[in-house]
Amino acid sequence: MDKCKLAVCQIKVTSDKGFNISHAEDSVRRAARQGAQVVVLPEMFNCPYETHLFPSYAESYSKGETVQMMSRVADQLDIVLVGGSIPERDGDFVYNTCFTFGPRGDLLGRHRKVHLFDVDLPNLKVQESSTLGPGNELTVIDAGFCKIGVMICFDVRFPELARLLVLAGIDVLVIPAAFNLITGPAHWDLTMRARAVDNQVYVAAASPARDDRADYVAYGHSIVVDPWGDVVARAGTGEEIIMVELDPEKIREVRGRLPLLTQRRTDLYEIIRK
Ligand SMILES: NC(=O)CC(=O)C(=O)O
Repeated sequence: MDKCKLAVCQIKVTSDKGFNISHAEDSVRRAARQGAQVVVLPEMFNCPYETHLFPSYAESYSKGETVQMMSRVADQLDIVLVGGSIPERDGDFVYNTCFTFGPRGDLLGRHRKVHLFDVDLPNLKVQESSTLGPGNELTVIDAGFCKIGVMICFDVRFPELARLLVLAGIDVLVIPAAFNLITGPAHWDLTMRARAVDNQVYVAAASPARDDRADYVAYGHSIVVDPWGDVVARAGTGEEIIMVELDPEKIREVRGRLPLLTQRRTDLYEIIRK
């Protein structure tokens, strides 16, 4: 990895898809003006996070207005745009998908959320599998100046997935996500820092801004954690762009002092990709 600037855009999401798309574009443009080379959007940034709405907001890769905006903007701004996630239609299925575009507007990668958020929490029951299908691929994006692993929200709770991405050589784990007011205070910082410390990589997680009137209230507090586990940037709950410089020397230093990856006992255990 070369040194590079990464921005996370914490933006509000409304029920107006057209507004959400142009609002996201404005935010990405602001981040690029501030010098970002990699810009990250939140989970479901063009659609309220309500499972029953996903099919009606969904778009296909070939015809989607959100997808077209992301490709055009990445090209015009000469950036890598990790496009949060959107409901993606493919045949009979809808997926929670992150499209990443490169500086020529080319598609660098597509991650479909692998672990669907099916949970029964106090006052919060979510069943993503009622309208979504699961992804079946690991996503590593080679952006030239850095290697990015993508996971979406609930995926972060499965450390095996992060470890496999790290073994594939990523420098930064990018996680569009929308924790809520129950799991956010309990687990947001903890899981993001844990994945960084376990794997000695940068972790950047992008949340929507909090909207207390929404059916599903996102936690906010988008965060970037360094390979030592220190929080190097953290948003509040409103709209905000946070920006950090990713430094390969920091990864080398932490791994040199605490060589966790080379001290694994692969004669005793192993995580394998099937
Ligand atoms: N929304 C999610 O996918 C996950 C989440 O909110 C959590 O893990 O907590």
